[in-house]
Amino acid sequence: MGNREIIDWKGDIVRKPIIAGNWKMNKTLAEAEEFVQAVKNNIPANDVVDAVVGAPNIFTQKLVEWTEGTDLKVAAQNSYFEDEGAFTGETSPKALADLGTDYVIIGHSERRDIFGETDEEVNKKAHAVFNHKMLPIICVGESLDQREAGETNEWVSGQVKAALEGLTAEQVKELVLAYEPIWAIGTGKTATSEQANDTIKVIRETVQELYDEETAEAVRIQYGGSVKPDNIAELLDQSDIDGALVGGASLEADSFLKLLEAADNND
Ligand SMILES: O=C(CO)COP(=O)(O)O
Repeated sequence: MGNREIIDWKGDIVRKPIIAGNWKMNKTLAEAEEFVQAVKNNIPANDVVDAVVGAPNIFTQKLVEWTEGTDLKVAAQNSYFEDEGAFTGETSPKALADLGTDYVIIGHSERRDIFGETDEEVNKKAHAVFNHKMLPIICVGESLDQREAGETNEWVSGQVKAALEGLTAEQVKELVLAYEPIWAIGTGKTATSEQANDTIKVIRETVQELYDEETAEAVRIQYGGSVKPDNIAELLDQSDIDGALVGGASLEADSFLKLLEAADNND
């Protein structure tokens, strides 16, 4: 049994939930330290849930130091796809790996919309992250206009195909996909748990089409968009939702711990 699986109460092997905080561009170094000190010894063991904090990249080195020997994993919020060179202001995946970074969030809708990241770049970044033995958390999701026009499934499935291009089945089993409908991010509007689950099923079917059933059953797919301690349990109860990528509710230690607790209690 790999690191991404657990045995449930019925004795079946199931996907282990993964809860990742995405702090976005928030917190000072002192605030980041206060958070880590408050949570690092209070998180459930990583054989029941994977707990990840995605801090701004300037704090990554400190986060790795502070969390050493604990079950809290560290994610960067972005990486470039080249290892080094004349790319002013970018972050090297080689340097992130050297610091001890575990995961890299790739293709967040804010990166795509505000910074113009393309599907092709997201794919190159996914390869770069794997080349340095880290794991990507690859985000996909539709806008409100696309949802209302009935284009969600086709759009999200296209993003998944483009992001995974050239990755092996073994790599896809290890990475994490995050379905984040853009209209639910930071708006307080959560997709209903059924809506989220339906789109996540489409993502899983896309993985099956591209690879095989075993890969589709293994890959963990998170939901993101206004996840809070009071709605996470319902989301995690759904058949295909394997965790959450959380913005606002991951900023406070108490709230982050409640999200982990909900995942710990879910089976
Ligand atoms: O974008 C998100 C996580 O990556 C979701 O943000 P919120 O949880 O603040 O809606």
